[in-house]
Amino acid sequence: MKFDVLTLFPDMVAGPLNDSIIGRGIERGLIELNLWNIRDYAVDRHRTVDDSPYGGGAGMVMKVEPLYSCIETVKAKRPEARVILTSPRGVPFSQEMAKELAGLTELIIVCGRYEGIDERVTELCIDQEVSIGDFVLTGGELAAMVIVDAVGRLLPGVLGCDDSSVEESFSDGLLEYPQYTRPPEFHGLKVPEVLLSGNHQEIAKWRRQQAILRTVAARPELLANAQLTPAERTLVAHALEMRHE
Ligand SMILES: Nc1nonc1C(=O)NCC1CCCCC1
Repeated sequence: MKFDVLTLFPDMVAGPLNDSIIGRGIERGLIELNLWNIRDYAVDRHRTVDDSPYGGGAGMVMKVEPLYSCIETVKAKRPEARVILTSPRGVPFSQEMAKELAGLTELIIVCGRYEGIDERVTELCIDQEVSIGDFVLTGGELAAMVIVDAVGRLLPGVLGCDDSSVEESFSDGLLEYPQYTRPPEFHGLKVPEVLLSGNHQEIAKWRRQQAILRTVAARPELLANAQLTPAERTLVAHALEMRHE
């Protein structure tokens, strides 16, 4: 899968994405990451990429021409690509969206700065605005990196043992169960006996119950879409009662 990230700060993006799991995916040719500096498409002597907003107001707006020229240059090389703008106004990013994006062959991510980009670029070039959360960052780069990481790790072969991307938070509509490793006791806290039992059926049952209880405690709204057995729904009802006591 080809990721193209268009940004005023390519060095900000390069470091983390070329490290660790995503970096290994790039080395192994499973991921292709190209960074484009929007400022390289500013035509004036001062390489200006921002200007004052029409109508007044604080801050600056990203100019149309450099951004449009940069996006169209990349789109010409990526005819299959979906073009995403990271923005607080966007559709909420989720594991479900990550899975959908992982099915693409090419993804272009545009990173806004200042107070945002000229709306005409959005109208002419952007397929989808995507938000990683209801907060405002200094720019779209961190959101772009989150998307590349969450999508890249789902690509076949990137995670090493592919199954570890299957059983995790949100994959079955629930949050992930607690994890433990050696030592069996630490600061007086013991690993739950069932995990040392070798009884895989009991371990799976315990993990499922823990995932449900974790979800009740932190994200009860996710339960509406979870596939629960009648017994699990009873567990949820009791846990919700406890939560409200
Ligand atoms: N939240 C977010 N989700 O995706 N991006 C986000 C963001 O906060 N981006 C920074 C803003 C800053 C002003 C210009 C446009 C981008």
